[in-house]
Parts: sequence; structure tokens; C-alpha cells
Amino acid sequence: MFEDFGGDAEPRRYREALRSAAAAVALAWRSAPGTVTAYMAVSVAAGLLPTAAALLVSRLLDGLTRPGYDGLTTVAVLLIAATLGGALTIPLADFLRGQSTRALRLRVQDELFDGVNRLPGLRHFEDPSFQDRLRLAQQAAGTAPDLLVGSLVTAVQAAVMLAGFLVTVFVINPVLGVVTLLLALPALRTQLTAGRRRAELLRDTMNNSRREMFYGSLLTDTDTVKEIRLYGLQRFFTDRAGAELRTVVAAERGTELRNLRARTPDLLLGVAVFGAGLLWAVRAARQGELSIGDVSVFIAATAGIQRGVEQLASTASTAYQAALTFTAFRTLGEVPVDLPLPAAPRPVPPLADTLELQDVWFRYTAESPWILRGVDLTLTAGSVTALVGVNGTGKSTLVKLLCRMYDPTRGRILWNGVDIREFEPDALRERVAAVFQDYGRYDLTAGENIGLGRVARLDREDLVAEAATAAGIHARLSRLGHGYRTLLSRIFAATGAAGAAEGELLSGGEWQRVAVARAFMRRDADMMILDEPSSGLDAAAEREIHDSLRELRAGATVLVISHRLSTLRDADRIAVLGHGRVAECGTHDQLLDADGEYARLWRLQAAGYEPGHVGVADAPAAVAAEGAVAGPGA
Ligand SMILES: Nc1ncnc2c1ncn2[C@@H]1O[C@H](COP(=O)(O)OP(=O)(O)OP(=O)(O)O)[C@@H](O)[C@H]1O
Repeated sequence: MFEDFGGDAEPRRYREALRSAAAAVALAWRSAPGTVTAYMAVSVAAGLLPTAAALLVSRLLDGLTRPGYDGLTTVAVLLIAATLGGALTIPLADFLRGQSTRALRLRVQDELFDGVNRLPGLRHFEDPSFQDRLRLAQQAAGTAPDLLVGSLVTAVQAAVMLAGFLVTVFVINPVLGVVTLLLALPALRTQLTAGRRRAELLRDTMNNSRREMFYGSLLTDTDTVKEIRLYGLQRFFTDRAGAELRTVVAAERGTELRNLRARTPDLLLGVAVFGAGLLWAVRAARQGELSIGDVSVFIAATAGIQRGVEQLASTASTAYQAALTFTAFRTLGEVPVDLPLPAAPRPVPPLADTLELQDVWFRYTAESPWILRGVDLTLTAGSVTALVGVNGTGKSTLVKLLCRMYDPTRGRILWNGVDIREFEPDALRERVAAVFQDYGRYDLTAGENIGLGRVARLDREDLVAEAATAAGIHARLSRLGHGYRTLLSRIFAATGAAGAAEGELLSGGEWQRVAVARAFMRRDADMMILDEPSSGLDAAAEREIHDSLRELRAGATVLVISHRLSTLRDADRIAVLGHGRVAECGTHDQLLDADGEYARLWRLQAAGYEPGHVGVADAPAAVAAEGAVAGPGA
């Protein structure tokens, strides 16, 4: 596992790395088998050429010193051919590597998103350690397979070159050959440790790197840049980004210093062996035991072996690091799904009876406080239920449970009497339309922003316009430069024929209507959930949406959450959530008669405006009411 590779026993870590390396190479192979084969072949050929060139140089030198030797031209031509081959294989290998990297990028994107999309709930996405892991997986998936294939090729090249040089040195001085080869072992171990340290560094600083990116994005994000300027936060966030980066850089420096210290003895030893070999070769040449050509080959081969050993070791280091980080990607598919899925899911029937929360308890983690503490609530099919309560009482949390983004920690939610855990989450969600409090604003066209509500009908302009009309946004969207095809974006520019940027902006309330229209694309949904659907709307729009809802909801079961009680008085039932439970439940009149929390909230808001009338005066009134109730209820 990714979490374990720092503290694990060495052999198990190597095994994990090997599995990851195999998976990464297999991934690269699956992406572009032909290109990867060609790349390897060209690279191996490139590895053979230096040895061939060294041998040819030796032949040439010997030929020059041997009177009457007539093969000089052939040797020279071969040497030129080897040089030419060397020159050609480099750009060709580069191109092939680029090709395989491009194919890999396409493949990785699919596999990564498949790994993420198979998680049905929200829990992992709201867990910072999962976010760290995801980021590492993303980073590793994009680079590790390529690095590993590259390392494999480099290793084969280095091994081929090494073998050639080793044979040469063995022929001249077997002892020196063995010693030089043995030197590879400590160097290899040092480099593997260096690779592990780098992989651990990447993992351990991922949170800092993500924060650094986050602070950086705040400084440029269109959503935050306004406040940043108003409050003069540029320096503040720049410093924070800088502090995170400094932490990463300091950790990197520490790791690289440790790696350098560990490597120095290996390097010194290598030079000592080379020096000894050189002295021996010079002495042997003086005594006539070696020819000048032998000495030149010997020097080139000893240096070549050391270079090869060094290259092999550092390749192993890179590969080990890449393999360890790739573990985050490889094991992404092993992340347990956050919602247990039934072995034999039941089909979700139309909601003909009730949707019932039975003694539902919920907290986000085992350490965090209970948000819901035994909620009992029955939504009758075809009726409108309103949910009210002060800020933070868990209304939106309850919505997440109804959409099965989370499962209740205790208790059950029954759809026509069947526990919703017996359904496929996607099948359940197919039957639900929702406007979340924090709905999405997609940098897509106006039509797409609405059509996403029923993506299979994204291109049905008639249905999109119908939903927009019901949400009271049709006229506005029709007036946009390109109507429903206008890009609603502040970060992307659609370039038109004249080359002008065509993205247009909507106001907050207009965006909210677009989100409502998106939900209205699912007018066939059994359950419609509206979490503060009109908080940003003007009075007329709010009335319009509620009228549409009345018209559209025919047959649908509706749950509306709102702080504006005036918009909820027509609901069939109003449930007041307080202290994690349904404190009161009834019709508007029943709750007023009961003279409890609802009646108190109602009177507070009514003091600001006529009940039922929604006008400009309701905004301050609502704020005043919320402020007044937040204290005791919170
Ligand atoms: N993902 C989360 N992880 C941990 N705690 C959360 C998470 N989301 C919400 N909470 C906590 O759950 C509590 C209830 O939040 P929730 O959004 O459900 O309240 P609400 O009743 O909808 O509030 P409001 O009226 O302000 O919209 C809050 O105190 C919040 O801190």
C-alpha cells in the first residue's frame, strides 16, 4: 500500500515496487504496444553502438601502428557508420518515446477517472488523505510508466554497453574486471535508498504541495480574486504559498543532501579503482605486455564500466522511485468503496408510497459530533414536505443521506419500505432531482448547464428551453449573444469567427435559476429536493419558481429547505429540525397553533413583512430572523 512503503520491511517494499513497476510497464505497453517495441529496439541498438565504436577505434589505432595493415579504410567507414547510427538513433528514440508518452497520457486519464468514478459516495472526496493520494496517483500515473519504460530501456542499454566493456576488460585484466563489477553492488544499494527517499519525500510533502497550489489558485481564481483585492490579501496568500513551497524545498534539500552524502564513498571508490587500473595499464604497456590500442581500450572500457554501473544504479533509483509512487495509482482500484453495494441490487420502483427516515443518526467521522440524532420523518409520495431549522442543524446533511452520498451511521432510510442500501446508488439517483445549496456552476454553454440535469437529453433544445422556462430563465438565456449556445464562463473564451471572446456572465440569482432549470430537466423524477432553491432570487423569480414547482411536481414527492418561511406555508407538512431531531412536524396552521419553535420563527419573520408576500423587505427580515434564532438553536 502507498501508506506503508516508508516504514515497511525492505524485501516487501521491493516486492511492492516490482508489482507496481510491472503494472506501470504493462500500462505503457497497453497504451501503444508497437511504439513501445520500436522504442526499445532502437534504444538497444543505440546501446550497442558505443561499444562497437570503441572496438573500431582500437582497431584503427592498432592498424595505424602496424605497417602494411590494409583494412584501415573499412574500419574507418565502419566507424563513420557507427557514429552516424549513434546520431540517428537518438532523435528517433526521442520521437518514439514522445509517441508512447502521448498514447499513455490518453490511457492514464481514462484509467484514473475510472478509478475515481467507481466510488459512489462523497466520503473519500471529503477526506484530505484521499485527496493527497489522488494527487500522487495522478502525478505518478502521468509520469511513472513513461519513466519506467525509459528506465528499462536505459538499463538494457547500460547493461549491453557494460557487457561489451566487461568482456574487453576481462580479456585484458580479469581481476580488475571483477573488482569493477563488484563496485556496482554498493552503488546500486545507495541509489535504491535514494529512490525510496525521493518517493517518500513526494508522499510526505504532497499536502504542502497541494496547499501551495491552493493558495496560488486563490490569487487568480475569479471566485476569490475580488475579496483578495478588497481585503488586501495578496501578500498574505503569497506568503502562505511561499511558506508551503519553502517547506517542500527544504525537505527536498535535506533528502538530496542525505543522498549525496551516501553516494560520495561509492564515487571515491570508483575513482580509486579506475586510478589503480590506469597505473597498472601504463606499467604493463611500458613492459610491452599491452599495445597502445589495448591501453586505449582498457581506459575506455574501465571508464565505460564505471559509467555503466553509475547509469544502471541511478536508473534503478529512478525506477524504484517511480514504482513506489505508481503504487498510489495501482492501488487506487483497491480503495474500498465508501458505500457498501448490494451483491444483488434491487430495481428501484417508482416512489408510490413513502420515503421514510427511521431513527437516522449520522456523524461525518467516528471522531466528529453527531449531526443527526434519531431523525424520524416520513415523506408521503406526491406531497410537499418543507424542512426548516437554524443554520448548521443538518438539513443539507439530511439531503446528502437521501441521495445516498453517505449512509446513515445508524437507522435506515426506506423507499417504499425498502432500505435504500439495497439499491444501486446510481439507480436511486436516477429517480431524484436536486438543487443543492452549493450547486455547480459549470464553465459550459447555457444549454449544457441545464441539459446536464438529464445528460442523455443534453441535445434536446426543446426540453432544455422548457426547463429554463419553468425556472424563469428562458428569456434571459435567449437574449445571450449565442442564445443557449453561449458559453457561461469567466475562465474560458469561446473564440468566434471574428476571433472575439464570447463567454458571458450571469448574476448570482440567474445562476441559481439555471441550477433550478437543471433539476427541472428531471421533471420525471419521483423525488425533487430543493435545498434553498430561492435564496438568491428576487421576489418575482421566487414566486415564479414556486408556481412552476407546483405545476411540475404533479406526482413528484418534494422536499424543500428554506429559511424564508413564507415560501413554505403551502407545504403539506413542515418539519422543524433541531438538535439533530425532528422537533415539530405539521401543517403551517397546526404548527402555529402548537406555538413552538416554528411559530416563534414565523412571528420573527412576520414582523419584517406580510406572511405570504415576498418583497424587497424580506431580505433584511430573513437575516434578522436567522440572526435571532441562531443563538439558542445552535
Ligand atoms: N463534509 C463534512 N464533514 C464534516 N462536517 C460537516 C461536513 N459537512 C457539514 N458538516 C457539519 O455538519 C453540520 C450540519 O451542516 P449542514 O450543512 O447539514 O447544516 P444546514 O442545516 O444545512 O445549515 P444551513 O442552514 O447553514 O445550510 C455543520 O455543523 C457542519 O460543520
